[in-house]
Amino acid sequence: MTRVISPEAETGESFDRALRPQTLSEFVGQSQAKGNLKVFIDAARGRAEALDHVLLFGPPGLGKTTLAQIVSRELGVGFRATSGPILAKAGDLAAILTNLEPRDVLFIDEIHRLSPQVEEILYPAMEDHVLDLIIGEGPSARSVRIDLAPFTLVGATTRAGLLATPLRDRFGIPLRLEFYTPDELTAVVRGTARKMGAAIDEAGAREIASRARGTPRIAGRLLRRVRDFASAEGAETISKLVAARALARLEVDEAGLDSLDRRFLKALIENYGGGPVGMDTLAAAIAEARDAVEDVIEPYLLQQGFIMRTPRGRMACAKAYAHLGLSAPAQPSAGPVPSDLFE
Ligand SMILES: Nc1ncnc2c1ncn2[C@@H]1O[C@H](COP(=O)(O)OP(=O)(O)OP(=O)(O)O)[C@@H](O)[C@H]1O
Ligand SMILES: [Mg+2]
Repeated sequence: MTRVISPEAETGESFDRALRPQTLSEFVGQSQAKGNLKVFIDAARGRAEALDHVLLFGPPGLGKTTLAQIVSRELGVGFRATSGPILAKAGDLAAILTNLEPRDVLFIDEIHRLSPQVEEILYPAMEDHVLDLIIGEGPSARSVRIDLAPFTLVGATTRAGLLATPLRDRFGIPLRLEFYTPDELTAVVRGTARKMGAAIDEAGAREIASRARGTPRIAGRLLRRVRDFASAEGAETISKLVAARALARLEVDEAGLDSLDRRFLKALIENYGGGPVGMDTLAAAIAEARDAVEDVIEPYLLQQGFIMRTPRGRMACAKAYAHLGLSAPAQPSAGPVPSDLFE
């Protein structure tokens, strides 16, 4: 899926490393997660102990990787990063663990994609700071136990639900990241523009923020594209008008939805009478992978009340009909169901 408003990272976005917030106080929003982290970081630093293991979960592009780096910086310790799919064998993780300095942060992205063999050696490492390895094969095989430096595992996942319970239980500090409010995203846009050296006024920043699906990564990406349009136009400052014009050309509408979101809603309403319909069916209807739809398209549409989940599948809400300029059926075919049934 290549979309301007895809919350997933694109290759070539590495230059934005310099734009990432470096400290907790520079990190906009997520006040609950940030507040808790600050308390635990201060306490760990005060006792010169490793911070308890942290699990960051939430939709892509909300700042999980950024926060993980900030944690190590605030603790004043080293940072090692890897990811679930990269760690194929137990030995891959063992090599990383044995090289950690005391109190280092080990960041494992996409931690829901660890192989069972790797998970198995991770448990004692997290709990008791030891590594249980089998050396050799057959009758001569023996197990050795290696002591590790105390370390902090920071795991990140878009799908906390896919984490094995024993793994999830070993994180003392689970933190859920939420979509950002328009005010918070406006601050993100202004901060990023300042670092990029792009001139933007408050209304221009707000225009971009309001269409960025509550996601800083999308806000940053929209800002870069809008800035290109602005310089092509010869505009010195990104104003509301300049931003709105550029965003229209990028096919991002006022709600921050792009053509893929609209295709999803249209399929739901026009092909399936507004639902309820299963996610597999819907994903197939728009020719996208179910995982991608669940990770990238659905969370924001749910959060904004365009769609809802019911035991029998996804349903379109009145807001979706209104957004597409369609009239909603008088009688919905199933009532809403409290969302906590699905947590
Ligand atoms: N609170 C914030 N303030 C300013 N910029 C932010 C904030 N959170 C994230 N960003 C920016 O948004 C981009 C995406 O952040 P990040 O890579 O940390 O997201 P992520 O949650 O790890 O995404 P993924 O699930 O795809 O790995 C980065 O460029 C980062 O600089
Ligand atoms: Mg990340």
